[in-house]
Amino acid sequence: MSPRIPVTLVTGFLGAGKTTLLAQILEQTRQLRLAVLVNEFGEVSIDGALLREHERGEAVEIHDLAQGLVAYGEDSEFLPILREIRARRQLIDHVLIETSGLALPTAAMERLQSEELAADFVLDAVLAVVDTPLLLAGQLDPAPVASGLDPETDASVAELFALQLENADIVVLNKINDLSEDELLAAEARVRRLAPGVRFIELAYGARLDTRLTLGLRLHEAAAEAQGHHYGPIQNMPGLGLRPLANQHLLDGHSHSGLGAHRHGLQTHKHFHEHDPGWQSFMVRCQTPLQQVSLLDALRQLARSEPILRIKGFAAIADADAPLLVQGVRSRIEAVWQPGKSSLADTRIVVIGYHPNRARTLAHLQELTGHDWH
Ligand SMILES: Nc1nc2c(ncn2[C@@H]2O[C@H](COP(=O)(O)OP(=O)(O)OP(=O)(O)O)[C@@H](O)[C@H]2O)c(=O)[nH]1
Repeated sequence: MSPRIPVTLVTGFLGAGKTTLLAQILEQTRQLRLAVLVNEFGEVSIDGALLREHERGEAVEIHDLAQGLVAYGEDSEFLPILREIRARRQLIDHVLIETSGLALPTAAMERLQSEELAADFVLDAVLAVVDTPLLLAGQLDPAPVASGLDPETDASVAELFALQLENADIVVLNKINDLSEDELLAAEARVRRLAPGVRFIELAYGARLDTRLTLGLRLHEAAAEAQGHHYGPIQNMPGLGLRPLANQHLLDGHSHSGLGAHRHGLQTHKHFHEHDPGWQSFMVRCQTPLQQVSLLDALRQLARSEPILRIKGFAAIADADAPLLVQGVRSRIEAVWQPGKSSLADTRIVVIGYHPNRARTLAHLQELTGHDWH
């Protein structure tokens, strides 16, 4: 019998850096043939388009799953894609699944353990990517510190964040380039407090992880096959010396347990945005070329005046010969040119928020950019 295909689930709140991390993994992991399933909340696939740039002949294939419902009841795409991968199992070494920022990994975990898939796929690890500066600012906490958002939004963010951490084997502290050692220690302590069951905490500078700490960990295989097995100390983890944790003492690999193998309480969750329908996304479009500065200013102001937590899309900028990728996490808006791609006829931006108001958003963009939006 062929060995089961390992599957890594990458979860994390909106904008934590999941796609960037996956893109780095695709660049670094030249020796493995990878299938990537990307799932995002919103009408247009931005993440899939970005990852597709890293497709490598037959070595990396990207599958877009629509509408943020990976492996949930309504998702009719997950099983067919995995069946198709199974049919080509000699050609694929590892599957990576990016869940939407509003999803929990539990539905995919459960499907992988179903009778239909368990003989061919094995969960390798569940990673939760964290926006560490936001964590340190207390804005992902159950009692958030002055986030500028309304308390209902903060509570929903905190609930989802806690559930994502709870289901993670590995928490990846991302966006840490500008953080001090003390801040990293504080972030680790905060994760430990919020999610004592997490097995490993890893540091990602600029969304880069040592792939030996990421892929092929077989954490769930061990759990399934060695009932009650105690995991070895973290010092046994491959390649650990290459990127030491800020405080290995705190994170000795089985400090979470004494409970033996870690087991997730698998159950079919409603998708989070159904459970909490306040989360909504819509697309806004503008058919005339825009000025970069006024667009970015307008988006920054928009993210301050509306309960919008994520903005992403491609903009058509006047006199530019390439599209501008626009990315916003809360009010931090960034833009990167996409050289090599043909310029666009229109601007399409996906907005995700907690009870965001479409009419107000359009009016705001219209007023600040001087162009019609619809
Ligand atoms: N400074 C900094 N920015 C980062 C880092 N990782 C990601 N980003 C930025 O954060 C923004 C969101 O990154 P994504 O990788 O799209 O985040 P995501 O988790 O896939 O987002 P969703 O799929 O919308 O939930 C982008 O503007 C990235 O460039 C990092 O390590 N440092």
